[in-house]
Amino acid sequence: MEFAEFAARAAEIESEPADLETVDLVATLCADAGDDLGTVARFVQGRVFPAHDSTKLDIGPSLCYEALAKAAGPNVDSDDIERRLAEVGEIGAVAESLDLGGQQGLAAFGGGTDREALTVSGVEETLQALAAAAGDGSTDAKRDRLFDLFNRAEPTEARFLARLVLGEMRVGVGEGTVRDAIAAAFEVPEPDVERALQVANDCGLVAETARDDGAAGLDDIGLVVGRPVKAMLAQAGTAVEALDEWGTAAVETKYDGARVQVHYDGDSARLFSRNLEEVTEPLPEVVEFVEQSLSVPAILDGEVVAVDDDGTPRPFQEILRRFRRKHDVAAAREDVSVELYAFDCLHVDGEDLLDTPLSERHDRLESLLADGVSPLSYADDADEVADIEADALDAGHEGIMLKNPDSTYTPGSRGKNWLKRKPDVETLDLVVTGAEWGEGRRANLLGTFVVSARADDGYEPVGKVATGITDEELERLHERLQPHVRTEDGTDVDIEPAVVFEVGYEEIQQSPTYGSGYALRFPRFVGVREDKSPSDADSLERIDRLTS
Ligand SMILES: Nc1ncnc2c1ncn2[C@@H]1O[C@H](COP(=O)(O)OP(=O)(O)OP(=O)(O)O)[C@@H](O)[C@H]1O
Repeated sequence: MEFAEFAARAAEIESEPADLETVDLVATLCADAGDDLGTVARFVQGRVFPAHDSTKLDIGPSLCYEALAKAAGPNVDSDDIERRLAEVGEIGAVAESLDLGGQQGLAAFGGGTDREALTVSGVEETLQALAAAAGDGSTDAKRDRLFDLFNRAEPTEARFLARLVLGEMRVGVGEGTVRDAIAAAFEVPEPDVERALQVANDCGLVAETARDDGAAGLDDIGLVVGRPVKAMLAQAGTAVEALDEWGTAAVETKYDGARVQVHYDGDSARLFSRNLEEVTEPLPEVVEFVEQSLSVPAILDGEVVAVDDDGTPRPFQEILRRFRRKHDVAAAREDVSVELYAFDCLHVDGEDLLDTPLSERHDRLESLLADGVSPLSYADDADEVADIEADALDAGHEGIMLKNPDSTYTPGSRGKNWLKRKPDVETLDLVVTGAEWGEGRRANLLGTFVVSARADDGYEPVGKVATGITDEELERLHERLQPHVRTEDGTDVDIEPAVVFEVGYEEIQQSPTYGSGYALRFPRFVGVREDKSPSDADSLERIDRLTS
């Protein structure tokens, strides 16, 4: 498929306000995509890589602006792009408005004056090559490749190319739309598509399988060791709710660490974070433990916790520091020890266990691992639950998890089968979408951070965080956020959604000031949730629930 065709369809999808019609348009796009079906199913959601693949393009806004400016000719520079962005508010519209291709004769592709049309597969190949560029000179190589693409792009193509590379597709197509569209386009049942998406974690593969092999093919899609799935998540809940609903609750310690999915292929282990990023290298002791303990291929789910020499849990931020550590891992390992508490088992030696009840999955886990399994107790009255909770808190853990013993493992869903009970005051995980420059001795650093909740289409601010941050932390935050700065206007800075803060607060108030309708009272910085991406941040819906 030519990229121009994809862009025209994307424009049509974007301008369609009704959900059902959007599904129809995406279904038709899938049906017409031919050999490019997998790529198109990802691109229309703004994905270049499958969801299980954490490869990043690593193109920040400024690199994209530079490439655009270069393709727009000598009279345009990055500052012009930023200025236009401040005016129109969206990079796609800016790219579309530029007169690109002015340096056609200098382009690496074609070389002549005829414009060589972009294709979906060509764009994908270029973006893959761009993501693979590493080491010295890789920034220049990325800029050049991006310039080549923009230089060959017609206005509508440029609009969606810019959005795609910056991860801001925003045509109103989420995972649910793609699921429904695949089902409609290839006449397969929606639940089968849904299950296949959970297991494969790649809408491109699922779309191709639905088209080529129908529902039977979808059912054959299984877990693959080395291909992470999304983590099953929990809702806040109480013992009474759990017991009323299930009669007996499986009760487990809630560890204050970071989620990790263990993939062991029978020889070596790989570890993935909750964001599905590979964290094998930063956690060698977990890898060693798994490789020594397991004897058959398996996929396990668990929490990695930082501990003292006597096994007492250490603060959550310490485990995140280990997750981020790329260099001197051995030194970091000396400073902070980590331990794995495995609590679930998704696959053992060729057998998928997603549809097996939790109680059986836990038995399988215990038969696989002699140590390192999180103990699971069964309780049928609230006093028993309270005793288990008191023990967990005494041991320095965060609280307890209540799980439905009969429940299946549903990747990526935050259902009612896992309830978390934490006695502490709730915090919110919010996305940084803006900042203000500091004052006085902090004048060279970003000082106040605008934090936003996830909304249906984008992010809505709920407050500004300036307290709870030490000087040292502020410097780190500045460095962390600087590459994501989109535009500046006086002291106000617009930041692309990339970093998630955990934010404490005293109260949530109704607010006419913010588009979200809410404002946090006395918001305070608790930490950066390096293990979360913006799509995992708390939603406005959650805030609605907290305030109702
Ligand atoms: N025994 C356990 N079983 C399942 N999850 C556990 C357990 N102990 C700790 N956890 C952690 O608790 C998280 C479940 O809470 P939730 O799904 O709401 O994630 P969260 O938003 O990170 O919550 P929180 O910020 O409260 O940790 C899991 O993602 C996991 O990392």
